[in-house]
Amino acid sequence: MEVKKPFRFANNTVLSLSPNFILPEEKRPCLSDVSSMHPVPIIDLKGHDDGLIQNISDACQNLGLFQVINHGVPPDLCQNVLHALLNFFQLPPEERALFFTEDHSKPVKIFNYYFKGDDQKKVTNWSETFSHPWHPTQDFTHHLPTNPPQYRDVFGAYAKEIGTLMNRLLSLMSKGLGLEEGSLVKRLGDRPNFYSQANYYPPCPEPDLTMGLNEHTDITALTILQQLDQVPGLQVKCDENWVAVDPVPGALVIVLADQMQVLSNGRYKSPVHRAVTNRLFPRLSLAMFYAPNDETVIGPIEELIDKEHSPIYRNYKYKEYMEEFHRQEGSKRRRVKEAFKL
Ligand SMILES: O=C(O)CCC(=O)C(=O)O
Ligand SMILES: [Fe+2]
Repeated sequence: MEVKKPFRFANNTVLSLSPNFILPEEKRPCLSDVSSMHPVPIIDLKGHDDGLIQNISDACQNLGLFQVINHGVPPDLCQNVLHALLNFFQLPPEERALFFTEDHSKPVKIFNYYFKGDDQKKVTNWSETFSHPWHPTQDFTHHLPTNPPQYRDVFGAYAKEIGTLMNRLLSLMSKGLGLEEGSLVKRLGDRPNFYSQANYYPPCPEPDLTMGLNEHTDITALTILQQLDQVPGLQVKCDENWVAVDPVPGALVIVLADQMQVLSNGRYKSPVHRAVTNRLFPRLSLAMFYAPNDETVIGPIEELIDKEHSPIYRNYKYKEYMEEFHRQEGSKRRRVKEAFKL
């Protein structure tokens, strides 16, 4: 019988329940308190935009997170991209090590998220992350790994489809705010920064002591997330309670990110979410991010401001937002948006 070797990070550390991974008590996930009863909306994108606008706008205003079905991204492409990533994370650590870096300015990188407590000691998340650029219309695949051999083609095809879906969602979300359909794309600026983040969570012997991915809000504008069917792990905070966002076969998870909360002047929410581990199965998720470029000025959209709705955030360049994010990296509770509040 084949004995599976324990997972090794790309930086060659062995994944084990050493103090490096065990969270201080107050930061542990308390898995028995997580509810899976809360209905995270599942929105069917088939059909006319008119009925959809209300549903999407409600979901954006309430939770800021929902699942979509009949989204138009071919199911086999969704499967293939996850499969290519699983193969990538199963490459020998020496091969993945070529991508490992702690320099966050590198476009293509493997790294590990961590939590930093008051004593400044780092506790590493029980996951490895692989991030790189993508683009809906231009050829970007020369940046990508050549092993597994199908990676470039599959990712290129997936990126096109995700780009189309993002445009549709942004136009529905614009209309949901009472704006022209192109408003959000326009306000998010030229040459957006598209990048992806694949998170691989090996099984963990004590999921209650560790974290797959720290609680956070996405700092970009919009995220389309795919998770492996049948392996739960994603959770969203709703009225101070953690709620499981269990996989729905064939669905994609839409997460509103910080720039959308700011542009909509707080009407749309950028939810706090996290990923936890489980004892039995490796888990994989793939987040496709749409972010402004560094120079784009973000702030509440003028049409949404009036006597009753004064701006709650100041204008800033996205680069400033990123700098604030990196200042707070790993800290007990990231509050990047709050730093730009008026
Ligand atoms: O693994 C997950 O489901 C969450 C991933 C996530 O939140 C992210 O990559 O920003
Ligand atoms: Fe996220």
